[in-house]
Amino acid sequence: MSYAIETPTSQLWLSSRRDPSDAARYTAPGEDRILSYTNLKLALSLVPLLWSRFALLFWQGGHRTRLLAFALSKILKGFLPAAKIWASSALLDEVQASFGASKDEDVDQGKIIRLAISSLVISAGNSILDFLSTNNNVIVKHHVDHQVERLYMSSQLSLDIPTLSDPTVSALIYEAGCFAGFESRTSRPGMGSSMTGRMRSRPGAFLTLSQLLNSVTLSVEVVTASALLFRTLSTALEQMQTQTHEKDRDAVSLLFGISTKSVILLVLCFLPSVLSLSGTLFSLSVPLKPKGKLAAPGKLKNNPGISESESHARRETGYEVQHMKVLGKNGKYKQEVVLFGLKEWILTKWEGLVNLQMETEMAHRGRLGWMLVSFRVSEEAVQTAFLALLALRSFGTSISLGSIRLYQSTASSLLGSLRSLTRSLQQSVQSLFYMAAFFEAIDMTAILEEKGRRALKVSSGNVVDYETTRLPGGMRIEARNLGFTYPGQQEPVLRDINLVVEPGSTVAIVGLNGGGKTTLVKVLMGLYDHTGDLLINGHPAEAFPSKQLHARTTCCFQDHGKYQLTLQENIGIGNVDMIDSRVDIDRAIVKGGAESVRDRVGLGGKLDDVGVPKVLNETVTKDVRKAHDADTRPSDDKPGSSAGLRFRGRGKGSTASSDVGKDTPPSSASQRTSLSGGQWQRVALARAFLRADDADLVVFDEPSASLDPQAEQALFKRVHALSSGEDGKRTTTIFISHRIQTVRRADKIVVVENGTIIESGPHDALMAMKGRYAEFFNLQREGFD
Ligand SMILES: Nc1ncnc2c1ncn2[C@@H]1O[C@H](COP(=O)(O)OP(=O)(O)OP(=O)(O)O)[C@@H](O)[C@H]1O
Repeated sequence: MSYAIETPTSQLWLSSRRDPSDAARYTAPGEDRILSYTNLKLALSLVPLLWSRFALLFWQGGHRTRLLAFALSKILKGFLPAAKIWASSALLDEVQASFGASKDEDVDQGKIIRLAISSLVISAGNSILDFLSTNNNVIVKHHVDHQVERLYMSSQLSLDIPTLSDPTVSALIYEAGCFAGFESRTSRPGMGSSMTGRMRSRPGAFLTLSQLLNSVTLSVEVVTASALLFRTLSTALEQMQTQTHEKDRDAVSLLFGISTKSVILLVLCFLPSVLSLSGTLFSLSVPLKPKGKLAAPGKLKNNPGISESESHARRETGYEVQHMKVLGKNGKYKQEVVLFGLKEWILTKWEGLVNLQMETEMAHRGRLGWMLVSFRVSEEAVQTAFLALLALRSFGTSISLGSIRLYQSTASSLLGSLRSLTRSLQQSVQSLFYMAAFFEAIDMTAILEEKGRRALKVSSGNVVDYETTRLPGGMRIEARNLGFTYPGQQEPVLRDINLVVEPGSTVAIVGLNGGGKTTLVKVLMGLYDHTGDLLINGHPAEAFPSKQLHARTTCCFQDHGKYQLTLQENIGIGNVDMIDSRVDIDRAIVKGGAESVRDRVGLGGKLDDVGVPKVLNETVTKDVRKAHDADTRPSDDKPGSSAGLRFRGRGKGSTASSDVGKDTPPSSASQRTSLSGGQWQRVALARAFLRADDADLVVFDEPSASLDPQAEQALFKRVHALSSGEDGKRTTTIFISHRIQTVRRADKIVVVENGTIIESGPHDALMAMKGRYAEFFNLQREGFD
């Protein structure tokens, strides 16, 4: 089941991602849309759907007076450029008039003072508005961004695995992240400071408001500059009409009242600004065209946009470059880098990838880059030619240089504002799409929850309260013709799964690598969507609120989390209600066999998942580093190092041996301790055991893969105790193991191969069948003989 794009907002958002040249394809998430008529229409359709929610977001963010001050200061700034030009030109006129005046009385002193005061007021107003805008910006930004980030994180945390695996949802979540400032958007060449390069930035909600306000400010600028231009042009025309000589009169002069040369002069004044605006419009409206060997053969002609797959390939290259850098600096890989002599290989591969990135970038600059350069060069050429022609007196006009300059700067101010407005509109349009993705993401219902609702609607049933169905021996699970396909994959990973797990029984799952064991247990735990039927205590799994099912399930995952938190937190997150209960955590530690880890690290000791000591505090002095190095002797050299710790930091108040058995962390807050694979596994087991008391289903995925034989034996004793009721309560237990010796005691052994169950039953029955299980068992036994 994939996520249904049903709401008008999500449909408009999806349409905006369509490739301009191939509607069946979508551009990569975070990639800027072009400024086209279609996209403008889509953005305008979004405005009535989003504006009230957007406004509410800021209104509820608090600091309303500051918000109003910020918005007003931005909008009022739109009036200033024209006002400035007007005041300075009027003052200039008075200066010119004063030069021509023969007597002091002819100079209008009052007007000059008024104009000078106006100029001053405008400048002061500009500074005050700047102050209001920057002063309020920080507080409003902090509150709004904080609120948006919280909403975004909360929506991500409440979505389930199938929802997040859906490609459309992941694109939506990515673009919602651009709005929330979590993800970066890729600007088109020609935007921002880089004329041809692609830029990445993290917009954030506040920036969206700024962009929208900028569009309003620039619109005000355009209107006021147009009015001023009209006034300046009328004055220039009047001057030219009176100055046109008889000999210059022609058809044009009959029409406009001025000579052809004067018209050319006016056009040339205007042309550089027009060229500059055209360059911007061109860069925003032309789809990027991949060139050269990076574009797929045969695709170039029909496919001018960047396809999702091309963007994906580019991102992949980016990840690989990053990974090569990590290989170079991360101690986790150091031993293999040293032992296998990977230095040259890493450097060569990194260089190759960086070159590929460069080639890709160059290919995408292509035609667009050259066109933008042509626009710039033409702009400069026209400007220079115009001045040269003026110097050569080619226009035969006696209009003053000041008037020409005034006309030119008004025209340039208008077109400059238009150019900025176009850019700002493009960014606002883009932000509207991100905003649509954001509001859609925070309204999203997880696929499994939605599926449950639909199932209940179809069967007219009610939600089943899991607590009312609880059985004394634990959870009963039944799968009927169960199937599962990973999102985006064609082939199912699980098919025709028929299985009954009785309450309080122990089921072991065995099989070859990649057979589907892990996927099967995750589906049985209700983490993935599936086809066929899954019954829990006799009711369809969808009928239960998934939170209730999860609350009665615990699992030690094969790819368990290694959280960069304290040991107590690493275990406590298994049941956050108990995170502060040392008694419960200590009990879980004993069950998970993690006593040695606690004794060495302390409950408050911070853990790290890298294999070498790491000092997080970058300001730490060299001496402190030396102290760490001295303390990083191989663990075997140290007394009582059976836990295999590779590093113990020496923190304030702790010595090499004094903290053994105590809760105090051995290191300061800036130091973390790395654990071995087996130690991490014990921590993960303790985490799973912490919620086992409340659980009706306990799942272990290869729980002893990193354990020594003693620990493995002790663990399986505890695993079987769960279903035998030795701890006073029986629990259904499912575990995956490759060690056949550990599964023979299970009530039922299930052999999974190629995504389906090929054999199932107790050990003796399977041995008697002489099938796959018997083959595994005999193979492993031979290994011991
Ligand atoms: N997130 C995923 N997306 C797509 N395919 C996946 C994903 N996870 C696993 N697979 C594929 O599903 C198949 C079954 O994987 P699974 O991890 O369930 O096998 P397994 O039997 O547990 O293997 P192992 O014994 O190695 O742990 C494999 O072919 C794997 O490539």
